Amino acid sequence: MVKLYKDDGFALHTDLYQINMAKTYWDDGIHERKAVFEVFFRKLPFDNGYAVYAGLERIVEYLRDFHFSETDIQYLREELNYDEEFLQYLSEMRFTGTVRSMKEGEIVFDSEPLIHVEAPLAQAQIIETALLNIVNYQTLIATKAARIKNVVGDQILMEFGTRRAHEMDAAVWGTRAAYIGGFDSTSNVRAGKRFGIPVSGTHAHAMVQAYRDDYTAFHKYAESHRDCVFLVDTYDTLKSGVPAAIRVAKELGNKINFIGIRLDSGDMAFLSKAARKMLDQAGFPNAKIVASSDLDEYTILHMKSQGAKIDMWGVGTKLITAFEQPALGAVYKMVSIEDENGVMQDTIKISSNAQKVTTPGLKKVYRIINTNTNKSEGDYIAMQDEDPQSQEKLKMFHPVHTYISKTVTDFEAKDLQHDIFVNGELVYRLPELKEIQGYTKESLGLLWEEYKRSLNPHEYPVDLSQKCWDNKIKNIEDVREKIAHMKK
Ligand SMILES: Nc1ncnc2c1ncn2[C@@H]1O[C@H](COP(=O)(O)OP(=O)(O)OP(=O)(O)O)[C@@H](O)[C@H]1O
Ligand SMILES: O=P(O)(O)OC[C@H]1O[C@H](OP(=O)(O)OP(=O)(O)O)[C@H](O)[C@@H]1O
Ligand SMILES: O=C(O)c1cccnc1
Repeated sequence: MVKLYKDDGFALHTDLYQINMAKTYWDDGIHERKAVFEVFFRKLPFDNGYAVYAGLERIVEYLRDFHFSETDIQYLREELNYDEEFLQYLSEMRFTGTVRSMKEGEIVFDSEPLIHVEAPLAQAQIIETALLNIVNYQTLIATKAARIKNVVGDQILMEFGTRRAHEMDAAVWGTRAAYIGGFDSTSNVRAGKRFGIPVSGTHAHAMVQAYRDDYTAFHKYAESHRDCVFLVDTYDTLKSGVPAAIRVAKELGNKINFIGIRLDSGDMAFLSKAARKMLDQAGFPNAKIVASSDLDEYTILHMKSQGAKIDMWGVGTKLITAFEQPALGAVYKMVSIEDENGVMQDTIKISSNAQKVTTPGLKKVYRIINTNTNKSEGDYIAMQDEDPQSQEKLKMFHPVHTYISKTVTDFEAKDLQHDIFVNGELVYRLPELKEIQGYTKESLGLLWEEYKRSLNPHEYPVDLSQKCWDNKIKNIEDVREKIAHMKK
């Protein structure tokens, strides 16, 4: 029989192999050696030109509260047979490392470090799984949301995905990510309470079915609510739904705030145009038309191109499940490790695929903003001891196809990473969610339109400094040499 424990903490929200590696480090006495890992992804999701980074707030909560509970230790002892000394070490483990991260809502790109973790080796290893779990999902949803926002412009976007999300956590953290990406509200009341996201909603077909006809249902709803959006497609949108909505709006007059109607099926471009005419003719030119049902950036764009008269969009399934791309694919790679003499040594992971070779060493990421245009020239990854701002001319070149290069002169080098934890202490003020959403908008403003279009966007440059590139090549050569001299 499965034993039930009284609590369920997050320290065990890791892959077993992390704890097993920690055990090896502990037995060997190298568990406290300083290790540096970076979180990054190799390919932008949805073939988009950028991604929106989300997940930092949950990472902060996770690291701040990190500890193995009594029952976690009990489970590790009874079910996985770790020895008492190691368990004692785990039970005292708290996060004591240093974390730098991009701000939530930052516009980010492939192959650049989003998070930099510097921590005792065993700790840095155990936290990998949760960090990736959080960043991969939230960044994916924030990016999908930004793609949809890009298509709707200033129109209102409502998040409707909870019922189809991949379980409860995904619903609430997903809707938070959607808000960061540009959504205006959520239908999830818990997310409203938890994060302060504005909540909004209409009513379902069930209510119309319960009253058996549109008019009665809308009238009853209007008697008990001031703000009214009537769902008009339960039986027949143009013959029954819209006329019933108009009749109730006229009858109730100022007693209600007739916001408008919602369409949820059929040819919504056609229906919205017809409904618009009916509402205008009835004296409700300000009534809004909401659309929902399997929407995403493609259907919305298509409907707009047909001249659909839709003012507000309710988007669920395809947003919250990141419909056409199930995962972001962010990874956590070691870039440096302390040796037996206390000296940091760069490490590299080699691959036959040039894009998959990691970039070793302690690095920083800068956004190179042209001060004449106030647009970004690209991102620039430099070694920690470099200061690109001090250079008069900055040479930027493609990290794989190095012949593609440019020289930038009037620029601001904006350091994209911020101190979050320093030696285990939280030093970062978590911004309000609204502020994060605003930051996304502001960061998008730095990008030329060419990088923002949803279809075939231009590739944004993410370049390495010369020093960073030389260091990478040296590390590759060192590994090759070591292998060449290996004993057979
Ligand atoms: N004018 C339009 N142009 C492009 N796509 C549209 C248009 N109108 C509706 N759609 C989309 O087409 C799909 C239609 O879905 P589907 O045929 O499954 O049924 P439905 O009309 O929603 O009806 P029901 O919900 O009753 O099954 C939805 O994804 C919807 O967003
Ligand atoms: O299609 P999505 O983008 O996920 O948007 C949410 C959908 O959820 C509701 O339908 P559902 O069939 O669950 O219930 P309802 O029609 O009874 O409201 C709503 O009417 C939308 O169609
Ligand atoms: O409020 C709505 O209209 C709504 C909420 C969740 C899912 N579908 C629609």
